[in-house]
Amino acid sequence: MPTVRFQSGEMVMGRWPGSNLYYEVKVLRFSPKSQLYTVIYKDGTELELKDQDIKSATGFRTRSRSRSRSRSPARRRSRSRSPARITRRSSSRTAAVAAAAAITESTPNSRRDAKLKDVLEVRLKPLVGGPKTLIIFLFVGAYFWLLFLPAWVLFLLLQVTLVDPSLANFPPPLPPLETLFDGQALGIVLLWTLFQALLYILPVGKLSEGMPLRTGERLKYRTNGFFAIVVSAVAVAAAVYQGVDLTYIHSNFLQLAVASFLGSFLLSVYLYVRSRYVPPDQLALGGNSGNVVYDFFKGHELNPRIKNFDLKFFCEMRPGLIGWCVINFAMALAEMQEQHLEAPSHAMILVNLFQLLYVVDGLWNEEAILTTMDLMHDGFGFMLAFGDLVWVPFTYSLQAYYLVTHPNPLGLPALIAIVAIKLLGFYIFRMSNSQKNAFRRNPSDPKLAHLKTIPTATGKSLLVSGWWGVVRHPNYLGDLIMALAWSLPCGFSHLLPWYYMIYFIILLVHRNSRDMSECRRKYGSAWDEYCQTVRYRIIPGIY
Ligand SMILES: NC(=O)C1=CN([C@@H]2O[C@H](COP(=O)(O)OP(=O)(O)OC[C@H]3O[C@@H](n4cnc5c(N)ncnc54)[C@H](OP(=O)(O)O)[C@@H]3O)[C@@H](O)[C@H]2O)C=CC1
Ligand SMILES: CC(C)=CCC[C@@H](C)[C@H]1CC=C2C3=C(CC[C@@]21C)[C@@]1(C)CC[C@H](O)C(C)(C)[C@@H]1CC3
Repeated sequence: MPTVRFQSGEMVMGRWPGSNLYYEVKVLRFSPKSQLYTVIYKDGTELELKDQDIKSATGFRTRSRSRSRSRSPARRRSRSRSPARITRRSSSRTAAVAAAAAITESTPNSRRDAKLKDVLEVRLKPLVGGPKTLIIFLFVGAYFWLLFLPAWVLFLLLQVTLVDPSLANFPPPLPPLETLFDGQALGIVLLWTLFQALLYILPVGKLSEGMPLRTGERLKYRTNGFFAIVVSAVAVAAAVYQGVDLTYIHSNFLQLAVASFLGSFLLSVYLYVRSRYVPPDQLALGGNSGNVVYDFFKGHELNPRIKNFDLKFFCEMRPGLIGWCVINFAMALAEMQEQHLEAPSHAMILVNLFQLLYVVDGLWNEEAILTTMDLMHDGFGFMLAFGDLVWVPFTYSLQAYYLVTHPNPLGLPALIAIVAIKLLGFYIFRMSNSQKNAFRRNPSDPKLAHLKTIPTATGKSLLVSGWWGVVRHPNYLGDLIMALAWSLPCGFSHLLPWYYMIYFIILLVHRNSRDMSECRRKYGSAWDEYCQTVRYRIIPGIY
């Protein structure tokens, strides 16, 4: 029978999962069944830790003489401002390894107190109002978003059918409830999802490795998204050639959205139920609050899989994303029908091509998604399932839907300017995402040898020059510029086609601050140093 080394209420040092950083935590309880301690961090985060990830505060010492010297608070402060602290890549790995080794338990202990203080310096930022306020806020938030998000999609889809989709026409007339559900639409959504699932499991294309998990394991993903969109395009073209009327999508948009919503809801229920039975090391950090609604919404399991079929990866990259392009194409056909055109309008062609490029690029570089926040850190629950299967296909296609009945002729100068904006955004977006992805996959890549980095205590480094030295999220900047180019073809008569741009600013500002606090937790003072060097978050000189 293993002994329980730590008692409830005891203050100990808990390792932050996936890193070598130890924080002061309070033991809440021990579960004899799972052999895990539930501990609470200073910011109110509760985690379950294994026995080997907990050290008694008194036995917490350092091994590294030099590191301990250089990280004394005064020294650290001066170092962090010094440019010498930022290393060229050739030396950064050694520094990172040293840093990683430094913050461990062990050896003689004359420097113990200093070290403890030093490590605690990378402490979690205390939350204003304390954990209880935060928890209530989060729970209420989950209830709110759970109801608000579907209602908002319904609102947008009703607005876009209006001749004058302005806020003055609020609320839009609601069709009879029984017309919202349609068996045929449900069948089409199911067939489409199964078709995408079939393409996903075909043994075609590369097997890519994900980032190391907390257990050190690396999952394999079939990254054949480009193949999937090419086959889908051929299948759709063949269907149209055979006389299938794709404008059905335009005339039954609401029914298709409702069917997708039902699918995403059932999937989320399944995800929640199965998350209750998986071992703790497969759970996401967060989403395990014990509150059913919050956990259902946020997602509990990090990488839910049925054998090798990764549900999160599949949903994020396939049915919704490729479906979005099919919807756009259907809108182009609907526009020709409605406005008696022989070819789609210039505005419609731009919107279709721009968004197609975005999706094809995402699928071509599918491996890069494995280093994004959603794949690495977030649990899979209603928020992402709904986002992937309903939000993306049915709200990202609103510009194309809008153009079906709201023509906006474009002159040549406008066309050229819009294309230039799109290309600029795309260039920034692609280059920055590829640079980070290449660096995370192989920090010793010779192509990146010219870049400066900051070592962190986790062993990973942060890029501090190149794209990631311009702003802290150059990929968001490129994405926002592209979003501008998607709205411009629709003109300025209504706010609705600008909805994506507005939503995207909010989403990315929020993601940016979420990511900042996550990185602050992971990297501590190295992150502060990065932020001091790279001062702006998304827009150079402005934000
Ligand atoms: N169209 C849409 O609806 C959406 C599009 N996107 C796009 O998806 C892409 C991915 O976005 P997202 O997942 O939010 O975030 P990022 O791809 O920017 O990933 C953030 C992570 O990158 C790592 N990182 C941060 N700074 C550095 C640095 N200086 N050097 C090295 N690594 C660093 C950190 O992870 P770690 O250190 O752990 O590796 C951090 O957590 C973006 O291009 C975004 O625009 C995102 C959301 C919605
Ligand atoms: C309001 C709500 C329900 C939010 C959920 C957010 C999701 C819609 C987005 C979170 C991250 C996303 C990404 C893409 C689509 C939107 C979601 C799922 C993405 C797949 C689009 C294509 C890009 O090339 C991308 C692969 C970089 C991108 C990754 C993030």
